[in-house]
Amino acid sequence: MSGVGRKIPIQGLFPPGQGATIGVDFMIKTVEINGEKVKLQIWDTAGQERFRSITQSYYRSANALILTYDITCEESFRCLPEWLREIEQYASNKVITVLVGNKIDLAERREVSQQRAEEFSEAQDMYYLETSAKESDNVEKLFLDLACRLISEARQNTLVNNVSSPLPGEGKSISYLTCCNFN
Ligand SMILES: Nc1nc2c(ncn2[C@@H]2O[C@H](COP(=O)(O)OP(=O)(O)OP(=O)(O)O)[C@@H](O)[C@H]2O)c(=O)[nH]1
Repeated sequence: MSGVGRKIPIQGLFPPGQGATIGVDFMIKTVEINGEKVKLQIWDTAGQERFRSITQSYYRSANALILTYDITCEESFRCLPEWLREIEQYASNKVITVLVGNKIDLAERREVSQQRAEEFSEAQDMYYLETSAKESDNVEKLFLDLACRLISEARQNTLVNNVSSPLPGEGKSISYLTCCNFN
C-alpha cells in the first residue's frame, strides 16, 4: 500500500531542525491491526514549487494522500484548494485523501479553527484529523486509521491498482469497525 504525504515524523520521533524535503523522501511504517501487521510505504513529497514536476509523478500510484497544513498558518490552509486541484489532475479518482491539521501543540497561536477545517474536509469528502508531530499527538492514530481504511477498500476491490499480494487477515473474519474511525 502506498501513500504520498507531507512530512510527519511517522516513527513518533520529532526531528527539530530537519530541513525542507528535497524532492521525495521514502519511508516504511508498519502498523498492527487486530494482531496483523500492515506495511505502509510512504512517500513524503516536498512542498516547494520547484519540486512540483518530481512530486506530481508520485500521485498516480498512491492509494492514499495525506494533505498536511499548519493550524497556526492561515496561508497553509488557503493553499489547500490548489493541492486538491493537483490531486484531481494527477491522482487516481479512487485515492483516499486525508486532511491533517498539524502543530496542535501551538494551540494558542491557532489561526484555523477546527470547525472550519472539518467543514472544508467534509465538503471535499476527506477524513480530518489534527496532530502534533512534535508531541506525537494523533500521529499513530492517523496511520492506524488510514491502514484500516486501505484494508477495507482493498477488500471491496476499490483500491488504486488493487493490491495483488494477500492482505493481513485474508480468509479470516476480522471486523475493521473495531479500529476504524473513518466516517
Ligand atoms: N511546534 C511544532 N512544529 C512543527 C510541527 N511539525 C513540524 N514543525 C516544524 O515546522 C517546520 C516545517 O516542518 P516541515 O516538516 O519541514 O514542513 P513541510 O511542510 O514538510 O516542508 P517541506 O519539507 O518543505 O515540504 C519545521 O521547523 C518543523 O520543526 C509540530 O507538530 N509542532
